[in-house]
Amino acid sequence: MASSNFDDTSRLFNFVVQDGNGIKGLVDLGLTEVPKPYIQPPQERIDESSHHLQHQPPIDLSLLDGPDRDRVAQQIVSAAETLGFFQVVNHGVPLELLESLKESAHAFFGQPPEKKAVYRKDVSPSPLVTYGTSFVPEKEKALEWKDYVSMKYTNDTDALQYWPNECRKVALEYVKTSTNMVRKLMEILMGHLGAKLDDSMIDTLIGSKMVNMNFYPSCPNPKLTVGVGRHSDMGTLTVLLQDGIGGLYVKVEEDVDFATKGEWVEIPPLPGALVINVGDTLQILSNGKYKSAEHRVRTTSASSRVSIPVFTMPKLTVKIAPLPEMIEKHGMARYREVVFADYMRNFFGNAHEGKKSLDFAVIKV
Ligand SMILES: O=C(O)CCC(=O)C(=O)O
Ligand SMILES: [Fe+2]
Repeated sequence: MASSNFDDTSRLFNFVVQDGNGIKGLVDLGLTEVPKPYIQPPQERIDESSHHLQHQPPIDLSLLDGPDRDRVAQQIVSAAETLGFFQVVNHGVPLELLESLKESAHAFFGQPPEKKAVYRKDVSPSPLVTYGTSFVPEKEKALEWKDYVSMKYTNDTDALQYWPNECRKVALEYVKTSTNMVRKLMEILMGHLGAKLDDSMIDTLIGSKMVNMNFYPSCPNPKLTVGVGRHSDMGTLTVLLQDGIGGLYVKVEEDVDFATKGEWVEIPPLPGALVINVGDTLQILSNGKYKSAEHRVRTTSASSRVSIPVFTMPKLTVKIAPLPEMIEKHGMARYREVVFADYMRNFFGNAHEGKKSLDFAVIKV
């Protein structure tokens, strides 16, 4: 039994974080109990039995090209204004690609620790690729039960040269096909706010992309841990592929006219579907009209889970601020102008704490 070797928290931290074994490395030693640094305070634990499933059917994006366009566009707008989360099918990302992505995530994380650890922050051969565990381990009161590899997209040549061999081709195709879809969604969402989306605005809003592969090993006691703690994503729109295990929850805000307001609902895995969620940047741009959704992930004892998000966001030098159309409509700006690089530095400088990331830009009244 491994845990007795890790009674000392700093030894455990070194093994998992510094040496790059990840939580997977620890679980592979044969854990039977959750080590102390992973035990969440009671208020952060996820009680599976008290949750509702989100029953909204997925939105069929192929209908955007036909006579039902307005109705489907309205579904997208309503979802962004309420839950900030929705699922899509016929999204243009090939179904075989979704399968290959999940397989390559398992292939990457199934490697021996030393193969993954080469991509640790500070030692990675490329600034585009980072392998790590939890979110910001140095700042967290309790660690998250997750390893990840993060791949920044600059151009195709760099991706094919620097991203890990096990996943570079599929991850690149995923970024490209999902970006096409995000563009269509943004046309609808920005159009509804009265802004016309031309190429320069697209470059401003989603000029930067990053694809992550998340790996959540099975956990001896899911009641005590979280896969990812409460947070919102910082970018514009996130596209997420989840496997069939389940465990992704979204908080319904209090001011939403839903029976489940104020509660956590589970976004169920649907074969062939992708999950879309609004990030902080889009909430700021829309002056709060679109909801950046607070979400979190449960662990499971049955098997490991993978998820693969593409984060679309502005480039680092872009200044983000509410659209003038929205300030006029609301009679006030709810957020100040921030340089995206500063927003990002603040986001990654703190442990997950719900939608607190937005405080960086909120104008307090
Ligand atoms: O694993 C999931 O379903 C969600 C992951 C997530 O929220 C994230 O990577 O930001
Ligand atoms: Fe997220």
